Amino acid sequence: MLEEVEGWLGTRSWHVADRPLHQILAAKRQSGTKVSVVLPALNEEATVGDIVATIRRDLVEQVPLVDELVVVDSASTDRTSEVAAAAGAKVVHRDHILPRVPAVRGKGEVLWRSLLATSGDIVCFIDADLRDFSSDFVTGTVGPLLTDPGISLVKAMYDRPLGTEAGQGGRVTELMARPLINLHWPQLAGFVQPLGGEYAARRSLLERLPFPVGYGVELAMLIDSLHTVGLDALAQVDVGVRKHRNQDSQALGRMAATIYRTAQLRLARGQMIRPLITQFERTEEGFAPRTHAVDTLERPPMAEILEYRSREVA
Ligand SMILES: O=c1ccn([C@@H]2O[C@H](COP(=O)(O)OP(=O)(O)O[C@H]3O[C@H](CO)[C@@H](O)[C@H](O)[C@H]3O)[C@@H](O)[C@H]2O)c(=O)[nH]1
Ligand SMILES: O=C(O)[C@H](O)COP(=O)(O)O
Repeated sequence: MLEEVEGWLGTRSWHVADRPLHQILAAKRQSGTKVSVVLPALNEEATVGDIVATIRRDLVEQVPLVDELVVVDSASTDRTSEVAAAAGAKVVHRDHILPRVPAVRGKGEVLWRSLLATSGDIVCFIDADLRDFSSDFVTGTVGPLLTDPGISLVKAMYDRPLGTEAGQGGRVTELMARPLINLHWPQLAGFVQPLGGEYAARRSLLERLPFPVGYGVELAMLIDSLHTVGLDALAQVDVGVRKHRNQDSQALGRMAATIYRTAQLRLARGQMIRPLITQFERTEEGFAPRTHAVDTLERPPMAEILEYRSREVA
């Protein structure tokens, strides 16, 4: 482990109990910060209702921590929307957010769109397939953002059982994400649950990041946040145990491929989201830096362009 990571674990890795609710509520009152909670949901009628009801009861009705509770429906074919609305969430269908840009399949797509459907200064994402949900997932991740102005992104960490086996969950995390992170982004090696779907961030950071449309979104967010705000602005909080609906190994293989591809793109691209070149010009005051964007846009092969193909047919 890098020395920097050892230091980070000592100063940026907390437990939900480290910030009592009254302390984070006082910080929220003082700063006037607004908090949005977003649940991305694709066919989650079995679990979304309990999660929404728990957050509503604990953090909207009992105390004023959450200002906006939104379920973004990722084109579900079950009763996800009805169940979420009945439990007290505002429900928005992904196709109704930014209709000018047709939506594609994937979790990252709905997280990206959710930024347009919410207005909080802090946005907290919570998966909609969690079982035995506790509102500690929200208070734990939102707390440091309210109390510590230097923090920009907070991931939840937890034990992950697989069925009845303690500690065996998170198969893609252990077999794909953790090895990739340790080998290529060792500064991020202190994250216990880098792929976890429960985290909170400042809108001012989220709005500057690109979002892969699928399951690459969490790895991308960590890497791109590291290179945007630095390791010291990232943190993690222990919130206990997380149980969720486990996908089968073929589905996880597809998820792993997406995550690998997300890493590949970032390795090829280097650290900068938008690469820049700084050159120097001699002036009367000395060497003055001048920064320019580097061209990276690539047009797709012309054979993929509809107008070109129809011209060939004509
Ligand atoms: O097209 C999709 C796919 C998923 N989801 C929702 O996203 C959440 C997480 O999806 P899930 O299929 O349960 O992911 P996991 O198998 O649990 O994958 C883990 O690893 C992924 C990759 O980092 C993360 O995106 C997940 O949050 C994390 O729980 C759930 O609420 C889904 O309903 C969508 O909204 N749209
Ligand atoms: O985060 C992960 O690694 C995947 O969601 C798989 O988790 P599971 O092995 O607990 O189903």
